Amino acid sequence: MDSAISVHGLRKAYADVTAVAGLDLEVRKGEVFALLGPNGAGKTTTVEILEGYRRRDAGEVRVLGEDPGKAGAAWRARVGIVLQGTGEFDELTVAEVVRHFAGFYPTADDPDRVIARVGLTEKARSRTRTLSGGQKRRLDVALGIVGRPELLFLDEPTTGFDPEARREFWELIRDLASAGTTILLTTHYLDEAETLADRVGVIARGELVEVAPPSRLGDRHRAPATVAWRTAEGAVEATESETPTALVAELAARFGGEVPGLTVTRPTLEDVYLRMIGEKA
Ligand SMILES: Nc1ncnc2c1ncn2[C@@H]1O[C@H](COP(=O)(O)OP(=O)(O)OP(=O)(O)O)[C@@H](O)[C@H]1O
Repeated sequence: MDSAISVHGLRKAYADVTAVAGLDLEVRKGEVFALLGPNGAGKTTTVEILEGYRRRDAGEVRVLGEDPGKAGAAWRARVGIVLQGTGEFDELTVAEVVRHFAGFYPTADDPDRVIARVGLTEKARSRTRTLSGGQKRRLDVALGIVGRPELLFLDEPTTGFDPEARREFWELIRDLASAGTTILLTTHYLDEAETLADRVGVIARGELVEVAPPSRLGDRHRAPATVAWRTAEGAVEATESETPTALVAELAARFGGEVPGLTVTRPTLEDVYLRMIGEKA
């Protein structure tokens, strides 16, 4: 079995709000999969059903071969979840909280090693209530990985991180992925999805609209390029081209060398994503 997660026809409604409307999803073992979608699209509901925290109304769900609605402690030990905030441990130190969580798992990682991996060694002896927002988030990540999970769920993991902390976090995710951990993350940061994910899935109105590697979403790789340059009068001229290399060669000949202000761009992940969710709105 090569799927870590397999979902068919998933449905969930809250009173008269349909949060998930017949969603199909396959996440392969060992891949990093990013779920993208606007606020209220149904990402958290889907992820929480996969984690076994919410009941579904209908659909087939298998996570590491089991139904998360029924799976027991042995399954739970194989799954890592990064929760948003562990406020009840305010008076404990970072090291105490990580050690406490390590005690829940049969084959937990060494707490000091985990603290170092998330960059909190200097704060190991600090009470968690004294941590900054980004440091608290790192602690959340430490608690998600201390059990050495086969599958890790990350719901908006880098919200509130400064740019350096995000880069460090991305390194950590790459390390975990290269050690074989399957990762399902939700994010609103398209650069994060682009840099981390093998595949992205776009959710809009409770349905999966498209699944593709970030470089191919919305047929991005086939989209025409926009070539822009500055004319002799200083105005910017731009044109779409299926053959940008030929156009640049022609421009170079026309200008007799350097083309002033030359840029060649293709639609970004954000461009295709916004178009995709706009079409669904
Ligand atoms: N416990 C709940 N009770 C009632 N409605 C809910 C509940 N949880 C979510 N919803 C509704 O279900 C829909 C999907 O919400 P969900 O949290 O899954 O979206 P999301 O994609 O994770 O959004 P965000 O990006 O804002 O986190 C929304 O319309 C939301 O208001």
